[in-house]
Amino acid sequence: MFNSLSERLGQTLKQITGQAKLTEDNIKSSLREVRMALLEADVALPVVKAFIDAVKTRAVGQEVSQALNPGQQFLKIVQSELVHVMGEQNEALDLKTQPPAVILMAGLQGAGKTTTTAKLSRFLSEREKKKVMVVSADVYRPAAIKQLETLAGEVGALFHPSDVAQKPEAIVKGAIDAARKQAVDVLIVDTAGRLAVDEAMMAEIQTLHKAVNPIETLFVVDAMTGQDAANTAKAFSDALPLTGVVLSKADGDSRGGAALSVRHITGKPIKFMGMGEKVDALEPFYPDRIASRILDMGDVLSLIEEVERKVDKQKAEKLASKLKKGKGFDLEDFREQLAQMNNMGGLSGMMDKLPGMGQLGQAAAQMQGAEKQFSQMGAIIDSMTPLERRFPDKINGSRKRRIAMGSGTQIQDVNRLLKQHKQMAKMMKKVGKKGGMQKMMRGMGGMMGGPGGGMPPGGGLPPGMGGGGKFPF
Ligand SMILES: Nc1nc2c(ncn2[C@@H]2O[C@H](COP(=O)(O)OP(=O)(O)OP(=O)(O)O)[C@@H](O)[C@H]2O)c(=O)[nH]1
Repeated sequence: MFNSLSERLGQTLKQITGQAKLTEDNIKSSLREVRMALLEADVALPVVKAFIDAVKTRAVGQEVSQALNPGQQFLKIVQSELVHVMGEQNEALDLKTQPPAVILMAGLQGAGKTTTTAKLSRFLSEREKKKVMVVSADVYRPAAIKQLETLAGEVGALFHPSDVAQKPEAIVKGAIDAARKQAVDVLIVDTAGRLAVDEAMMAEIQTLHKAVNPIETLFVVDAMTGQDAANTAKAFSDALPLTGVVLSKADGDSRGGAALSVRHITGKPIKFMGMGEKVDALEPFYPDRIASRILDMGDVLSLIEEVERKVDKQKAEKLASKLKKGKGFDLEDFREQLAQMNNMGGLSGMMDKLPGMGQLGQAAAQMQGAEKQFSQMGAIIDSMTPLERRFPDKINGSRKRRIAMGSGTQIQDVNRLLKQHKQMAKMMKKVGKKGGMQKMMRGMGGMMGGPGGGMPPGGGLPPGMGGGGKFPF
């Protein structure tokens, strides 16, 4: 995400190094680069103008502080303006009303409304322990209703069936009654995709909005459409009192134009962003963390939150204590590590949040290769017997051939896996004995640089993890 913008800014900041003071003159070319970077990222023009003016006003005449070099100082101003343009803070959903709190989802066809409805149900039930019901007011596409029903089953939300012969407001009123009876906390209403220029469709959602009076009206918009996302959101917010925006498909957006334009153009906060097709791929939108990602300062806070949420602590502790006792790291443990990593969006999902990763370029492609290899390793381990996983040394040549056949790989892949496991087991033995797992976790805490993720550029991280190498100035 946001690769081109972060790379571009990284380059420009080198040029201010060595200056004693930031002046209109010496920041000129850097500002030009920032402007180009924003335009290339498809940020809307009025946003670019306001952004550049604000950075210039703040930067000119500033004495360069002792603690920062001029490049870092400029970067700090750019970062804080990025945070500002995206709305300063995360705005959470406001669900304080007599239950059920109704959330109305609006958006263009294919924007990701139905998927986001399911993701949001999961988010609210898992993280906020809410009882959630979903209903579809899309009377034009029975397939859309079916899709919602399937997804509701997947995320464990109650599903209220829709009768396509009814008007959307009648369907939703029926759902509100049912929700009340079943003591549901939140009812999420998925609607048909529509264009703001389609007057009949817009009138329909306005009527629906009036009839059900939702506490939240969220506009789901595809991040990959760049500044168009902000313009469509604006057209909708002129017609409908939106309370927030969900930026879907942000995982596929390498530019960040939508994230940077929506707030300024619509005045509405981005509350969430979709980071993948799966139902758990929804993240609250934190302007400061996104700004750090854009500037390639990493988003270690999100990563740590994700680790805490997704890593099975019991299993991790069990492994740590097993290693501490000097017991071996077998292939079952190896398999478990692969599964946990997969659970966190794989290597690239995790790396994306680490500082300096935007500059990796080619390495990112290699990472994808590594991910493929990991899934191959999983298949190989799955083809072994439990005994073989515990005592891989005992696997003989003919078994290796069978394992390769069973996992659709070659015998050299099996050999490579066994060799890699052996090296890892050796390393784990050392780490485990010294209580190194705990040390590693503490080290991660140190990387965060305190709440709010105020990590200085290059600070805190060991070389090789992006530390010091992010902005070479
Ligand atoms: N990569 C990625 N794909 C997503 C995300 N959100 C939705 N999608 C995909 O986008 C496509 C459209 O999503 P839907 O949820 O069906 O969109 P919709 O707005 O309900 O569409 P209509 O019902 O036609 O109006 C699906 O293939 C989704 O899997 C996301 O955050 N990331």
